[in-house]
Amino acid sequence: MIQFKDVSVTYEGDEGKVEAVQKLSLQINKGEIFGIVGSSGAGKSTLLRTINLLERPSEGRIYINNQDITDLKGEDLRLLRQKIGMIFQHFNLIKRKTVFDNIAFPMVAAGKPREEIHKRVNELLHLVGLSDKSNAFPSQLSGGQKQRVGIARALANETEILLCDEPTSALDLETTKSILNLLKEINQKLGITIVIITHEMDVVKNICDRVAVMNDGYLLEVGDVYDVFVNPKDAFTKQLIEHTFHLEFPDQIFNDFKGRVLKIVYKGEAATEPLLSEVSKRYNIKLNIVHGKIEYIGDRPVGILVVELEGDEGEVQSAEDYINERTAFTEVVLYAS
Ligand SMILES: Nc1ncnc2c1ncn2[C@@H]1O[C@H](COP(=O)(O)OP(=O)(O)OP(=O)(O)O)[C@@H](O)[C@H]1O
Repeated sequence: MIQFKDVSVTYEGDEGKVEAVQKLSLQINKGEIFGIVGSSGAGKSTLLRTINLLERPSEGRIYINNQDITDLKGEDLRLLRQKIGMIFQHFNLIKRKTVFDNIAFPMVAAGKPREEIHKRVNELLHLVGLSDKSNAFPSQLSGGQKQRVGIARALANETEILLCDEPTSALDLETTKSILNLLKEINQKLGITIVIITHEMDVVKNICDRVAVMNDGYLLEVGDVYDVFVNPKDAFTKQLIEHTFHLEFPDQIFNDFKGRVLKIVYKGEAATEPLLSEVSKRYNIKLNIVHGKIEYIGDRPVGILVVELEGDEGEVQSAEDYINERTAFTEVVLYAS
């Protein structure tokens, strides 16, 4: 539905050219929640902003519903932008306008009749749970409420695509959860395609269907969130998701290990017990389970185990290979000397 074909975006900076996005090709499907992650300066915002042509590609083409939008101007561009809503980290509400007028703003700009605006704004206020705040001003709202107004405003016209630029980065954990739930509800109820850029992998884990990982303007990998989390292809991606599994141990603990410590990631709730007892039987090693838990990516479980293998080097290696072949992802965390 949104297709990038060899898209590059170059800025003329003070110190010469900045290649913010480089030869990037990617497809975002209709109706999905698509995440774009990467380090600071990776080009995420730039890429997002090409979808409504706030930035224009210096090379390549962008298609929406098979229509080449790359060179749209004037009235055609205005009509395209009507279908694409956007929300921001700092909400970008108009301070002097009430909640009602903030939400009505894009419809007024599009020249919609008064009654239609009235009806639609009230529907949207209901959708985002702010019917009682219609006459409030932004300064009277909490961060989460401001973002709800931002979302309602972004949906005011016949929005097909919602672009979200770090929508929860300025919010606390609880509020983040409620905004993510709202975005999910909007996606499911209204079938709106959502593209979300974030540096929070938890956001991706919670609501995205697919994710693209960017670094230095390049696309490193793209895939189903579950697959990317369970089996990241790129070292950079691996590093990004590592923290979200909250598996950091105090250094102290590593001093106590005598054997090789493995982190094992497996799909589903499938018990690894049979696998581990099989390993103990087959190989002459001592196997200690250090840590184990189940995490959820969307609503699909992924199991994570940390085990220590002690014994003869050859046996330990064979046991590791055996485990590796039968799990989604196995990594040596520590080779004790
Ligand atoms: N208007 C601009 N003029 C010059 N350089 C720019 C401009 N906008 C962005 N850049 C540069 O382009 C690169 C990509 O920036 P971009 O904001 O797209 O990255 P990002 O991944 O969204 O980063 P962050 O997470 O920090 O917002 C950076 O090196 C940035 O400094």
